[in-house]
Amino acid sequence: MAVYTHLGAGDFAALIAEYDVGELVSAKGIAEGVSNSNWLIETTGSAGALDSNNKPQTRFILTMYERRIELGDLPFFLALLDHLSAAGSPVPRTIHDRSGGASRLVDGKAVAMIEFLPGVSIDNPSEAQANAVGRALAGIHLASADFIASRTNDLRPDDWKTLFDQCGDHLGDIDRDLPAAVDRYMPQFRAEWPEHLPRGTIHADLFPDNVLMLGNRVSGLIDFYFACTDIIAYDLAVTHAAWCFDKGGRVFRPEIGKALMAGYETVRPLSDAERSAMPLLAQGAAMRFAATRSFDWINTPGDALVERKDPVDFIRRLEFYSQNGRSIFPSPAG
Ligand SMILES: Nc1ncnc2c1ncn2[C@@H]1O[C@H](COP(=O)(O)OP(=O)(O)O)[C@@H](O)[C@H]1O
Ligand SMILES: N[C@@H](CCOP(=O)(O)O)C(=O)O
Repeated sequence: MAVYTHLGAGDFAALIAEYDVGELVSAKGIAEGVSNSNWLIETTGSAGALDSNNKPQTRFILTMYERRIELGDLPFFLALLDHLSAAGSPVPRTIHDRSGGASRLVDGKAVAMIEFLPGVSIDNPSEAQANAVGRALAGIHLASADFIASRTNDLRPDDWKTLFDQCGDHLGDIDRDLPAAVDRYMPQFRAEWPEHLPRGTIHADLFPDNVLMLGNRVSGLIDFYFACTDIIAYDLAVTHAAWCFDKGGRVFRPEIGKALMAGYETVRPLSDAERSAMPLLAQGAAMRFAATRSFDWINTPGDALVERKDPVDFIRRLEFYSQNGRSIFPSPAG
């Protein structure tokens, strides 16, 4: 579920009246998602909000920011959406209100309206789809090269360590082998993290549920609420870790990995230094999600209507990269 806050018909009508998008037709809560409340809004449309075909836009996503988002970061996220969509990336633009604001407050909570994009999330990608995802990711890396705003990544190796430390003795309650895996792998990230690699604006959470597809085409990249300024190749490593395994992280799909990498490098070839660092970056990407999932596992109330995600799934991926990283990501010399 992802509707944490109840808004009534009057609330929606009053809010929509602040935008030049026509009259409210419907507002439906969206079940997917974890962090925020989302509604699909339909309106009668207006010349004030035109789609890419110059037709009045009638469908929007209304997001109310509920958790894990610093409100001070919201201008960065929303400006990034506008920058990327203006550059032609398949990213929803924000709909500004009548006074030009990209976000507003409703009962003390920030809300924003963004363009609805068509498409569905893919659970089990084909090679063609993985290739398209790689191209789309490289596309936003190139398109954000002249995006001047920046945001520090608050989920870097030291932060993963802090999250694990905050789990304390409960880490072993999730899985008895988890504390040993953390102790074994964590030091290398803090000692060897490749800070020298090219940096830029990254999505940092490009999981299948954050990509919308129509057939083999990426029609939408969404959920930029972990976006930040960090190592560009790390974003590719996150995407690789998220897309190239079966659901439990037990089976690696080599053909999907190859297609993703090939798609990415068609648009933005990796440097030798980036390629050499991929095995470590991929292990780090897996550790990052094991860290947030462990923290959330322990800190999500039992009665919360949110699906808890398994950290061990990502420890398996980490172990796989530790053993096979060099063959999956051959070093420049071959
Ligand atoms: N621009 C959009 N166009 C179409 N659907 C969207 C859009 N943004 C979000 N959604 C839908 O809302 C769901 C939750 O959005 P998301 O940003 O991933 O929320 P959360 O941050 O809570 O995970 C997505 O899975 C998708 O179904
Ligand atoms: N992708 C993360 C969870 C973040 O949730 P999102 O719905 O905001 O993408 C994970 O799988 O651990």
